[in-house]
Amino acid sequence: MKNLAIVGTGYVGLVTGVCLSEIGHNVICIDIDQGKIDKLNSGKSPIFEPDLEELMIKNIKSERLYFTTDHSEAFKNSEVIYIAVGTPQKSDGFADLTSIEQAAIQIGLHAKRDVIVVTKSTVPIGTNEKIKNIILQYLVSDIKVDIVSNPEFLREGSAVRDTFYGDRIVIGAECQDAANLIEEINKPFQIPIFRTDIISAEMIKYASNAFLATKISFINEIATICEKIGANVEDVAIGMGQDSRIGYQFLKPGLGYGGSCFPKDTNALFHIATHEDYSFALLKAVIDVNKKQQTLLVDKVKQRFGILEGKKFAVLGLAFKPNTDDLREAASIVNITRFIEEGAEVIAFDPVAMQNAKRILPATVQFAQSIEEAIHGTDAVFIVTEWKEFIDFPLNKYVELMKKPIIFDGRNCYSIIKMMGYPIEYYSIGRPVVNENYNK
Ligand SMILES: NC(=O)c1ccc[n+]([C@@H]2O[C@H](COP(=O)([O-])OP(=O)(O)OC[C@H]3O[C@@H](n4cnc5c(N)ncnc54)[C@H](O)[C@@H]3O)[C@@H](O)[C@H]2O)c1
Ligand SMILES: O=c1ccn([C@@H]2O[C@H](COP(=O)(O)OP(=O)(O)O[C@H]3O[C@H](CO)[C@@H](O)[C@H](O)[C@H]3O)[C@@H](O)[C@H]2O)c(=O)[nH]1
Repeated sequence: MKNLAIVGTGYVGLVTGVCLSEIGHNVICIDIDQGKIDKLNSGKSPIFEPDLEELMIKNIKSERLYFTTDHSEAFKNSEVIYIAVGTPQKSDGFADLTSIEQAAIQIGLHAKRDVIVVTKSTVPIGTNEKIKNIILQYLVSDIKVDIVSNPEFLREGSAVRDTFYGDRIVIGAECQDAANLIEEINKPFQIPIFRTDIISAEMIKYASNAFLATKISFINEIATICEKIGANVEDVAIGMGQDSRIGYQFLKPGLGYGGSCFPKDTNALFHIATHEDYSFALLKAVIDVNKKQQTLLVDKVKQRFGILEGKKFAVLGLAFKPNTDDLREAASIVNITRFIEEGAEVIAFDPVAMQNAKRILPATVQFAQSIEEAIHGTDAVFIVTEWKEFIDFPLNKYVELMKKPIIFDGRNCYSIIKMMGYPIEYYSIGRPVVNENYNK
């Protein structure tokens, strides 16, 4: 059992803190956001994430998990300090390292014993060295500081599961004693550990996200060609995925990738390459394809209706993916904004993300309390996130409740064969249109 501190209680900090306490460590999580810490101390998770709150309460009760805003209290007994603060995208495309630098300064000022600083945040190549230099510059106590890069691979919506059953844990370090200790801390997870140097570990994180984003943009391009030639992209993806060298995962076509990671990390890697005088042409194409893909349904609906002015649209799904309340870079934002710009009225529904959506979406968007209320009397329904609630929704309800049943499904929630049994005009991604112009 080790005494650990985690700086930042966002997705990564909180999930890491909860899971490390669950495997027996004493964990103290720090955030500068007093509201967040108050909420956490009252046993409430600030994010919607399956299994997280229950596990968090359990470990608070076992007195292995604490939350504070006080860096000095958190660092005084910690053998290891994890940095899990945000690294958002700046307007120039590079990662904003302000929070990382602040965290490093606070470690320098408040660490009181020999410490290993572990970077969980996704950071540009060379940042761990910068972190070490900042800590040493601000160091008050006479202590030894080692740095370890330990990038995080969890996904929102399955973050706890990913932490316990991940494919690998990457540990990048110069000092092998420090790497040994981080390996020991993670042993109870029983996940394969890959050890490397710091710079390679930093690159593994960006390269992994860029590769997954490439798979998504690739299948989305294939989907567009499938629509033109009359093929079904889902069958194409299955036939491709059966080749174990390709694999099934991340070949789901849709409205492109959103979220707090792929968009910013692909941009950051592109800018890292440019900074090194290398034009990463493949990644540039991945990014451009994704931008176009996110608003594909706007193109489809304009083709169907001509002008959108005066139309009433229901948007089902606001989170960037199911099982999260996160709207960062969600396709819902660009689509809804475009619909409103084109003069349409929008009524939206999401099973968990509506509170966050109300802060982000244009003020004229109306919010429904149920799928039924959202689709009632609308000219078209847009499915933007593949929540189970939408997949399980009875198709005859669209027929009953809509003005004329027309669905634009950005996540291929329904089977084409099943849809053929209903008088619904159905447009999806990379698959044949069902009942085209049926309601015209
Ligand atoms: N969200 C994910 O699914 C995910 C997965 C893997 C890696 N990552 C990476 O992990 C990092 C964190 O991502 P996130 O989504 O958890 O971030 P986030 O923005 O949701 O949360 C960051 C938290 O850090 C706090 N913070 C900022 N400066 C601080 C300081 N000096 N001291 C204490 N707290 C401070 C903020 O108040 C905030 O609560 C990013 O680099 C991200 O790219 C994210
Ligand atoms: O076949 C697919 C898979 C995903 N997506 C989209 O891609 C985005 C990202 O999805 P996902 O990867 O499941 O969620 P994230 O929580 O963003 O996780 C990614 O980003 C994290 C932050 O770096 C990493 O830790 C994870 O390994 C990586 O999967 C979402 O908009 C999905 O809709 C698709 O369109 N098709």
